[in-house]
Amino acid sequence: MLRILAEQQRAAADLLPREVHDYYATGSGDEVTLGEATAAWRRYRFRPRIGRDMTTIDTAIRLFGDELALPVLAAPTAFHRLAHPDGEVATIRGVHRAGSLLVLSSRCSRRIEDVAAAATGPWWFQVYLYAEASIGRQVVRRAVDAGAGALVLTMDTPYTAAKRRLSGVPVTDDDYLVNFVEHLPAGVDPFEATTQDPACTLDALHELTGHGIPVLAKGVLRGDDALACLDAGAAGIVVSNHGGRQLDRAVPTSDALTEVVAAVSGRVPVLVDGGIRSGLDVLTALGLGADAVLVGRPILWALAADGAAGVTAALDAVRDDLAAGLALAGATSPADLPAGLVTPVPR
Ligand SMILES: Cc1cc2nc3c(=O)[nH]c(=O)nc-3n(C[C@H](O)[C@H](O)[C@H](O)COP(=O)(O)O)c2cc1C
Ligand SMILES: CCCCCCC(=O)C(=O)O
Repeated sequence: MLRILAEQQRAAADLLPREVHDYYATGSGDEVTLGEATAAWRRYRFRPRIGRDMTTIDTAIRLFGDELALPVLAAPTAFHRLAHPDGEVATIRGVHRAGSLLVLSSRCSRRIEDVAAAATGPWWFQVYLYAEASIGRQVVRRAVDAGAGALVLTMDTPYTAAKRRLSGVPVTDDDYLVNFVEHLPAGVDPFEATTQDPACTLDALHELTGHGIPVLAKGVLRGDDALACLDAGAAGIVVSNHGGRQLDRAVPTSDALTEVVAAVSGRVPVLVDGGIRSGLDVLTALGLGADAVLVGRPILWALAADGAAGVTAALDAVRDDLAAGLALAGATSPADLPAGLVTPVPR
């Protein structure tokens, strides 16, 4: 793990109330998948290329028409006001100062319009479906109207998995309901109405494509599912096991990435998250065929440790580490990676 990320994680552990720290840190079940996440990226080695001029390295990429300073996005994570009083408004400022992109969670703790007003770059909106479907539809409409550049439907969470370290999510009712309250039909229980809808189907994915912006499917761990999502209209795939917070013993995302990249065969961008903690982890993911990666918990720790400035510092450090890795691997940019850069360590 990069030193600054480890320092921010330690600082956050000191600053945050125990139950908030545990909500962010926990995985599901026995935390087998969580425990493997970072180590899985280290099961690969590089075959660097030599003999090229590495004077100038450019980590920038283009994704759905937007230029990002690095192929690293901030993953959708819930309730940033648990980490910082400004919540997602601080996060988006920090992310955009680093030239990155925030995927704003459906479970964000600031009004979507307030986060959008603080944006100085592109952002996407992550979608959950709720027991009361009309609420989700209205929230998505607001996100699109506020300027979301893409929708990311999270498909691995028909239910939120039990987490041993957690007795409940330590969020206030106001922060939990901030984007829902105006859409609650009369007489419904707000918390029941906004629990997960377990029927997050390919039809639901297809329905989202009607907004006229790209729709990505998040939580894909199989090649056949990736192809089914493309058939339903997905414009991108996010390989993810939800940071080890849904099905415990799900495969590491580095393993799934190889299968999904082969199945998708360049038709749409493939992104990946889970346990990515350094520029070399990013380089490994790119070498395995990802177009970009997302980081989850490091953004939360950075936000807790130092607000927007902490988020920028974390992403800048990953960008610098990636630039150094690219140069030593013999690539001037993510688009210039040599074929066969990454090879599994023989077991
Ligand atoms: C505290 C927390 C909250 C999360 N909330 C969401 C969410 O609201 N929507 C979603 O699609 N994924 C959510 N995720 C999963 C992340 O988007 C991402 O898949 C995962 O954190 C990546 O792993 P990493 O934390 O090891 O980088 C959450 C993860 C954490 C740790
Ligand atoms: C009832 C609150 C559920 C929040 C779900 C957010 C999430 O995806 C997570 O992993 O946490």
